[in-house]
Amino acid sequence: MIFIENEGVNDPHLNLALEEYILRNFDRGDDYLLFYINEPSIIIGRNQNTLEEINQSYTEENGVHVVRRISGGGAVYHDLGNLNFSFITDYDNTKLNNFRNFTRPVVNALNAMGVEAELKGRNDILVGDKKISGNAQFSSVKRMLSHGTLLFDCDLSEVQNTLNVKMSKIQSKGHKSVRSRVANITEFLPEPIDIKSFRKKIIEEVYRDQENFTTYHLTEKEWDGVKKLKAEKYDQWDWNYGKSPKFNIHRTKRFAVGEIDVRIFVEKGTIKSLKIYGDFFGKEPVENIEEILEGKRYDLAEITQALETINVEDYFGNVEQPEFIDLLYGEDEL
Ligand SMILES: Nc1ncnc2c1ncn2[C@@H]1O[C@H](COP(=O)(O)OC(=O)CCCC[C@@H]2CCSS2)[C@@H](O)[C@H]1O
Repeated sequence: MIFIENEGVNDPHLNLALEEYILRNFDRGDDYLLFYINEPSIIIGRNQNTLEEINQSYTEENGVHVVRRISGGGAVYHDLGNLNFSFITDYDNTKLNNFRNFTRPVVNALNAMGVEAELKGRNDILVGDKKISGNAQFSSVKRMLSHGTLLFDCDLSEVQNTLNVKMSKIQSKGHKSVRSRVANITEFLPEPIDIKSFRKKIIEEVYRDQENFTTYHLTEKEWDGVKKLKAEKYDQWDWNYGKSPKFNIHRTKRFAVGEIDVRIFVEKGTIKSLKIYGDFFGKEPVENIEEILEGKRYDLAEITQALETINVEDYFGNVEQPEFIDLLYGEDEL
């Protein structure tokens, strides 16, 4: 097992690119262990509908990164108090969908520190009924990635704030996260330690039965490859938002002029079709609005910009632009 030293890198886009780079480029036959800590972020599962999982107005206002990962499962919140561990190994179908193997040293290390942690269900590590770690896997033909979070000393109120979505009536085939009661490991530690010493104890447990401990630092050329993957994939709206499974949204809002009802079909993050229903008193046909928005990203900035070319009052009578945008995209409970 080769340990990849990556301390001090807290950009989630870069850390996820690094993990995928190791999976795809490092030699078969060798196993790698990587740890990383991210700045405040939501890390979305491969098959999730991003907008369905996040509170987007909150993430935008508070600069919380939103990044999709390649492994399945639900959306989790990370900050500097959350330690991620990642094993990158040869493909082995007896170890795929079996989280016991990779979480064992972590659970053992926690137990040795006096924390009564155990793997429960398929992929959660719990203390009592509180979740302290979520785990996921990804496999290519030859290699696999098994990784998990460790809520060491996170701001748990942010888990609620960032993952709490109010957007109504989305129907999609996206994988839905399983909401859990979460807790920090520090609550259960008899002796206080810092996150660095905590990481060290897990490393010692992983290497307990191994002859030697090898640390690897990526070369400059390898970092260039990681940065390229970051720029082309993990920094891209197309990956983080656009890769969401297709979904339907149905929203209705009562205005002084009457009720307006919209049905939006979104595929690859883009509005494929949009229909507006209601009794309107405007002088322009609503089909124009439908036409303007079709093909645009289902994204607040893009919708707002597209609608700058028209005057909503011409279509609906007494309806203001922001109210209409809110109908299309707002996160209020309608
Ligand atoms: N950081 C963290 N750790 C554990 N559980 C969390 C966390 N943040 C939120 N949650 C809770 O888990 C559910 C989602 O659980 P669910 O089971 O749906 O998803 C997961 O656990 C995915 C784990 C992915 C691990 C990767 C490892 C490196 S990059 S991310 C969420 O609604 C919260 O209730």
